[in-house]
Amino acid sequence: MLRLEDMKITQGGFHLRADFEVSQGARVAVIGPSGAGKSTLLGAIAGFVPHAGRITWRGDPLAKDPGARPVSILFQDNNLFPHLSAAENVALGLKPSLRLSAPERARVHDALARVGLDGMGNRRPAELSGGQQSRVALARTLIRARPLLLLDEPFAALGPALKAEMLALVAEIVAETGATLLMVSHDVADARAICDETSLVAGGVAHAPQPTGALLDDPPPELRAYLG
Ligand SMILES: Nc1ncnc2c1ncn2[C@@H]1O[C@H](COP(=O)(O)OP(=O)(O)OP(=O)(O)O)[C@@H](O)[C@H]1O
Repeated sequence: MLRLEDMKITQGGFHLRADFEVSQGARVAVIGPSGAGKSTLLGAIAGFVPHAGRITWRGDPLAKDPGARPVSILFQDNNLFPHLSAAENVALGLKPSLRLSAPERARVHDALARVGLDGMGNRRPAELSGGQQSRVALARTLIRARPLLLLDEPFAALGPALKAEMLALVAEIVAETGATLLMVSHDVADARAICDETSLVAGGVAHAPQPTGALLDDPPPELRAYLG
């Protein structure tokens, strides 16, 4: 279980509070107005954003070092390196030096195959479509095999069909690995598609996750205002 205990974040004049739990294996959408603090919340869990209070995973406080946290995070722009091949971009998730052993190379191969990019490991990002680039970035988070997967609007730039495909792939992968998912999205259809629970971030508070259907069918005033 992931617990945010009396967490408080201050960035200049911006404040965000959170005090809730996420069950292991849950799939939680994080929705709310622009600037409400969704990315900041994920950043705090990943270790990039300082905060007061505690974040624990399975009862233990998270390490200070982001790299030592049980977390993989994927952002919208994918952060692929243009001069590296798809396989090398994935390998960065394992070893920044890219000096891989044979078993590690096999893991890169498997991760690429898992996202449907078998045989494309030698291509550079510019030789891949937008959807394929998203798959490379997803493979890089997969290879880290961390139990908490944080996605920050990763597929926002994709067309509807490709996005649906990627969401389905994420749902399959978290089901296979048992990972706990927190996914920021501006599209509530994404929440309905793959997240059983949804956390609303608004008015300086990241609220405890609620069942997605019930929350979206009968939204509280802050969510109603956001949904328009
Ligand atoms: N380094 C920083 N210093 C000061 N304020 C910051 C910093 N980073 C972000 N902020 C502010 O923190 C608030 C939350 O930003 P955040 O990016 O988390 O919002 P968001 O809900 O993810 O927005 P969006 O949906 O537009 O991506 C914003 O008001 C932003 O201006």
